[in-house]
Amino acid sequence: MSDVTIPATPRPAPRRIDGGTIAIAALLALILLVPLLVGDDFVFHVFITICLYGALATAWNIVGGFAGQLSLGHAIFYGIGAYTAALLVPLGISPWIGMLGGAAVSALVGVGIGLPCFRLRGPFFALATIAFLQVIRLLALHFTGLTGGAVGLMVPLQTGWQWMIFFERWPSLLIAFGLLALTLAVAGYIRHSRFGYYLVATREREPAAAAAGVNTLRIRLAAVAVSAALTSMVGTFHGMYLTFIEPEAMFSLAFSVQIAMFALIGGIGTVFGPLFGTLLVVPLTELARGWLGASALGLHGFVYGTVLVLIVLFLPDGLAGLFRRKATTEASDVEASAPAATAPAEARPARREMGEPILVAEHLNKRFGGLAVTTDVSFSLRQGEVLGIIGPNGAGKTTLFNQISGFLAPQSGVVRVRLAEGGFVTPHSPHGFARAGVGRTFQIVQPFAAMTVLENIMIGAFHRHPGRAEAREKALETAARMGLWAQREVEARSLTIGGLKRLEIARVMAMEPRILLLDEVMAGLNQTDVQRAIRLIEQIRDDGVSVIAIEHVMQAIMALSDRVIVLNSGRVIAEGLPQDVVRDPTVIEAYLGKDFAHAHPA
Ligand SMILES: Nc1ncnc2c1ncn2[C@@H]1O[C@H](COP(=O)(O)OP(=O)(O)OP(=O)(O)O)[C@@H](O)[C@H]1O
Repeated sequence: MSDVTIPATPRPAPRRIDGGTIAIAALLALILLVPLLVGDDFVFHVFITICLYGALATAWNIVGGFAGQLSLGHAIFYGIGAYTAALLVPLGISPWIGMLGGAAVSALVGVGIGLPCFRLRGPFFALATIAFLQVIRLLALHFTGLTGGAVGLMVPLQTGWQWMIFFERWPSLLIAFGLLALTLAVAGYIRHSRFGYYLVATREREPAAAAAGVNTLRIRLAAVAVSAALTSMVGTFHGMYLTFIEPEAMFSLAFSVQIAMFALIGGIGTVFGPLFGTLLVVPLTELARGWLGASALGLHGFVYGTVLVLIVLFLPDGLAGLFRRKATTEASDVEASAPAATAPAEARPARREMGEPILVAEHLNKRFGGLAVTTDVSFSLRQGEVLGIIGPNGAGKTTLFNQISGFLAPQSGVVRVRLAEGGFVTPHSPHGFARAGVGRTFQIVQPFAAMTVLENIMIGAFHRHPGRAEAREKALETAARMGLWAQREVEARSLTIGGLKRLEIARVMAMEPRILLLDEVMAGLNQTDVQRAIRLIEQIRDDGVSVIAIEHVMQAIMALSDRVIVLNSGRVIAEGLPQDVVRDPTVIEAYLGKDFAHAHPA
């Protein structure tokens, strides 16, 4: 870690409209204008389909891309939107109202399905969403009185804006385009807000996101609610556009897969990728159908498959990857030339006096099956103190950390944290501990690999600075303090191990914690980096943060710790000043065995 260098205050460049924004605006204008200018029914149909599928894929991408949850059941919400409006129209209720009602029902259903499913990972999540889709399709087929069953429902043919059905094509294009613009606006807003950053962080490294104060389940549920509502709105309009709906088509697995494929082809996780995918595949399919007629039944599957294989082979980030690669080479919106001027070494404030206990662990017991990993562990950390935790491999140090940061619940015992405003709380989750002022690092570094160094630090900064601009400012300041200024715009995955360790600390420090838990931050560092890390932690301590550090590097423990506790086989076997603890025969025996301890009495 470099000596603290404070760069000149970063100056955000004045906001200017970049080439990408102009290109997107031009693309959207073309989508609207081409059919209006050509005036051909088939062209209208293709562009209305592009708008609808583009909107569906964009809405799917909020869950599938930003949150990284591969939903293959999104047709549920599309079908709910279509049926809600179609059932209300005969009662004289406009589909515009049905659209809102369907969106609300879909959001609720999405949350209901998400609650159990978000506990599942990878293919199990995808399979569960398929299972829910099949159940809902079967229910729709079964309740014939409501849905018309396999026979389907004809939407009463009342035309005009109020009923969303038109003789001409252009009003349908306007509505479809409006839905596309709405979903793009919502997706864009989400992606660039704290919510979007949290979703991506949760997708990349759920434990690290939780440690940064993110309630990972809640933000995923929020994502599915928004995505389901938007999908449902498109479903309402599509139902009206088709004027006929039936369960097999509305709750179709193939349709769900198709929506996901557009996003995958275009580039999941980006705002405009799903639209790019739709723009490539829909015209191809429609043209092939137009040319080959009835002989092309099922051809769309072949087209999607071929395009997907080519994209996976040649553009693993999807079509949007082409633009992103170009964009990353362009100037960032912070002046890259901001010099890293070395600040004069500031006189550090004298060590604070150690105050009242700020974190108290009482009688913590944790077993994994038959293995007692922590047994009756009690200790307290005082305000301004650096407490070292040492012990041989497998002693239970990380398990103890997990209990005092909410990642593991002890079988018995309690952890209490004193709040800034006084009074103790007993948090029960990682984000609960984060809210109480506890920040932690991980033994195995947990960078959000697809994000830049600055964005990684912003995830921590959002904890106390919900606005993007303020979080960015805090992150820039933290990057400078932690010696990561030069690397702030590079992707986290390209950092060295020393850089990753610094990033781990920077992300936590951006949360402005009062208690910092460091899990072997010196492991794997060379001697120079260890020295730098020691200076950095001293500085953090002098800023008033209380620290608990698990460490095997004794040089660091001796230099930093005010007090050390030693764990062995899950029990505290010694506690005291570092120089006393390392001479303690019980400690020497725990590390080096009985024979050594007896041969070299302290
Ligand atoms: N989730 C788990 N399930 C079962 N056993 C576990 C689990 N996590 C840890 N253990 C076991 O608990 C014991 C303590 O592990 P822990 O990681 O807490 O030790 P540690 O002191 O941090 O070790 P190290 O210094 O090597 O990191 C080990 O025997 C480990 O194998």
